[in-house]
Amino acid sequence: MKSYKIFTINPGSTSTKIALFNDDELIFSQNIMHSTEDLAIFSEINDQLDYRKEIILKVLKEKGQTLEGTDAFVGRGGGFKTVKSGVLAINELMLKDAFDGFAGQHPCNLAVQLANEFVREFGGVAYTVNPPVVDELQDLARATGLKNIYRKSSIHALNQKEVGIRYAHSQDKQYEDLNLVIAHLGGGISVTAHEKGRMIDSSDNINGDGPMSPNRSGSIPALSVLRLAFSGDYTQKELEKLLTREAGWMDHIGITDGIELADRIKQGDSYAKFVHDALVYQVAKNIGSYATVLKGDVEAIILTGGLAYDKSLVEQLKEMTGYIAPVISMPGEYEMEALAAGALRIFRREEEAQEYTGEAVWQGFDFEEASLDGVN
Ligand SMILES: Nc1ncnc2c1ncn2[C@@H]1O[C@H](COP(=O)(O)OP(=O)(O)O)[C@@H](O)[C@H]1O
Ligand SMILES: CCCC(=O)OP(=O)(O)O
Repeated sequence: MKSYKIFTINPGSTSTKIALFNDDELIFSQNIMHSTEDLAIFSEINDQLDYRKEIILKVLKEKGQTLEGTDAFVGRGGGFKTVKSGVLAINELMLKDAFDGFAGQHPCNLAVQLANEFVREFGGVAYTVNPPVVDELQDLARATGLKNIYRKSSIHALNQKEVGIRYAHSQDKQYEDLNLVIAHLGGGISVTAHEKGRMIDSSDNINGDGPMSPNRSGSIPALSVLRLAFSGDYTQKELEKLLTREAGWMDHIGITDGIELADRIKQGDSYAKFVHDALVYQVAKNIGSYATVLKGDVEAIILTGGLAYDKSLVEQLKEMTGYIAPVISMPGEYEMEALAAGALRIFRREEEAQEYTGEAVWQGFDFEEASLDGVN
């Protein structure tokens, strides 16, 4: 059977993760960390494209790896209109919507653009798998208290589905048979109610919902944000950047690195301890609310993402939410393996790649005239 060379690309808010596979066998991987200073010079997310591309090529060269002969470039995706879960072929329309940041501005918007750049240079095909804009929300989850503003689906879908599948298999069960609350705790944080394989409600971590994260504000009372917006101190772009890239731990104490935060706490920094515990507290409250969405019928609460390496954070969350269901820690992410596996399913004809049409999964309710601006 022919084997396939697959390169996976995962630009996050604090890192660019890359991995090279021969079929599903990992050949090489690297988590390229970006300091706050490195990224601060880019006023727009799209301005980071060349920087992230060059750094990927530099690391590959240093490690003696080449992208020649790659069959598929698979980017984590994001930024475009909502889609069903699965593998999608990257096309011009998707590239345009990702560039425009239809779903908000986040480095994951660069993933499909980077995959496309590499295909142009080295050949092969470009895919994305379970991007953050996978939309499986139930109707009630979409509502806000304003008629033309709807909550959006913006989830670490790739990793959340993968850990859900792996957890289910560890219990000799199927993901599609379980109710789970999964919290991805990374640069961004999304907490999601998974009902029998569908992500029926989640915190929109790109557009200012859910818990604060190392670099995002999370939910803030609307009028406080309104006052900030009209204070004259910020342009719209500056305020968007503050809320989505420079808030959370970053705004409070100037760092996004969980390891450095833990060091500061060890050295007796009480402000560092306060913001650490505040983040944990907000995650716990979110877990409780998504358990309620599942009517308390929760098989397990799964903690994943880089912050789940922090043992004290995991212990605190166990103490606060363990009454709901067993709390399982699956630190880090399985995103690179999931991206490669997606491409492999297409090559082996086990799945068909979806075409991106630019038509959002959800088009609004038929009982009111929805502003499309707010729905997808
Ligand atoms: N051992 C650890 N202890 C505490 N925090 C950690 C550890 N390892 C990674 N982190 C933190 O996890 C966060 C990054 O998580 P990750 O899921 O890789 O995020 P992203 O993909 O958003 O960049 C950073 O704040 C990083 O410092
Ligand atoms: C769900 C959107 C992607 C995201 O938040 O990723 P990071 O945690 O890497 O910022």
